Amino acid sequence: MSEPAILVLADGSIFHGTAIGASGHTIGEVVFNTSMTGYQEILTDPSYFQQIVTLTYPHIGNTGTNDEDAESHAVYASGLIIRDLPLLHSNFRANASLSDYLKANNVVAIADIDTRRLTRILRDKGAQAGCIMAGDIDEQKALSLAKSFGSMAGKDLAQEVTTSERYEWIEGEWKLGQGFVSNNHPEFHIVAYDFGVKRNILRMLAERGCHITVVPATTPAKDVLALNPDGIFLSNGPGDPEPCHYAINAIQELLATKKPIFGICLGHQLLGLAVGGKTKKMAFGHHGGNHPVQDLDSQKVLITSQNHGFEVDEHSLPKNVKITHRSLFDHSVQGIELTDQVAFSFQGHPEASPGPHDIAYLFDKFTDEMRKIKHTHTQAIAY
Ligand SMILES: NC(=O)CC[C@H](N)C(=O)O
Repeated sequence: MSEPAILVLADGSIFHGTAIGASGHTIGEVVFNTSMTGYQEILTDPSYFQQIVTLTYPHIGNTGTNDEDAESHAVYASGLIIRDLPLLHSNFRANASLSDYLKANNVVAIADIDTRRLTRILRDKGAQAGCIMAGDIDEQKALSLAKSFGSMAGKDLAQEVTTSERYEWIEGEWKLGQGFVSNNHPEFHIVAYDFGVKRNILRMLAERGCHITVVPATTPAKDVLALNPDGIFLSNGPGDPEPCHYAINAIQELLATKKPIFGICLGHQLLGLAVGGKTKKMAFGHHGGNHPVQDLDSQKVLITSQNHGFEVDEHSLPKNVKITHRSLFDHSVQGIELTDQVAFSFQGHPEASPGPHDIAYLFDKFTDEMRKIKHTHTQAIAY
């Protein structure tokens, strides 16, 4: 017998449903994600730390869960809200049902919710805090817990999810029949700041010839430079970028060395702040796998994976920063590039996981730029 569960939003909205995960309660900022696939990648994306994810696609859990689709070593989302959990799951890689996976990872989750009504509330009023309570239900307690969460604005969460120790990464992308294939002959050495990095970012970099040293979020620039990398990567991550002064300062020092820099999502926002721009909280953000973004150089429209609640304020950017990509949903800034050195970033997720791969070419751009610089150096030494 399934336990009853409730979802209470900070505005007092109450939804009654069924518990499909651990008993107890959880709080966080409730956001909606429109991806049709990839619930396991979403749950394990560290950028969702302290957020409760509502999936708008109605059937979630059909393919179960497996050991290969995790984007980190743990479930980071604070909770999961879905419409319908199927009775059976089926997939050749599956080794557990979604419900068993949620229980094993101690995640409180709720099904049988009118996710359309919930999404409309979030879209009209903006993302807001909520509480899922499963098992012993107390609506008043759930409401006061929801209200106690406050806002995501001002929260530095990158420091909470980052690795405590530096580590090396060479594992490439997943291939049918082979699994994850390591790249044992890397062409570049890069340092990746881990603000909550997703594994597929590291894999796509490794696939393109990078040996990656992943470092904690608070690593000073001088320690990164001591490793003499060919390039620096700034990862995605949870929370508000503005309070991450340690990272903004380090990026400013790294920019001064003119080493190639590439940032994704939180890394993009931190690059924007490091060049003197500002970031701001969006109403309900972008979360999904169907977001059209235009590449302003080629004019091409790319369908992209997105997961962010903050954005770079374009009016705050200095003259040496060019806007390279824009969202076709709300025209917000999706990509920036410095005009006087190799430093660029993207607000969405070129690594997908889950989502379309239209914008994977940004990883090629990073390695192409590093290759050009390496060759110039080799030629200079030869002369
Ligand atoms: N995926 C991310 O890196 C998210 C960045 C930031 N936490 C935001 O919500 O905007």
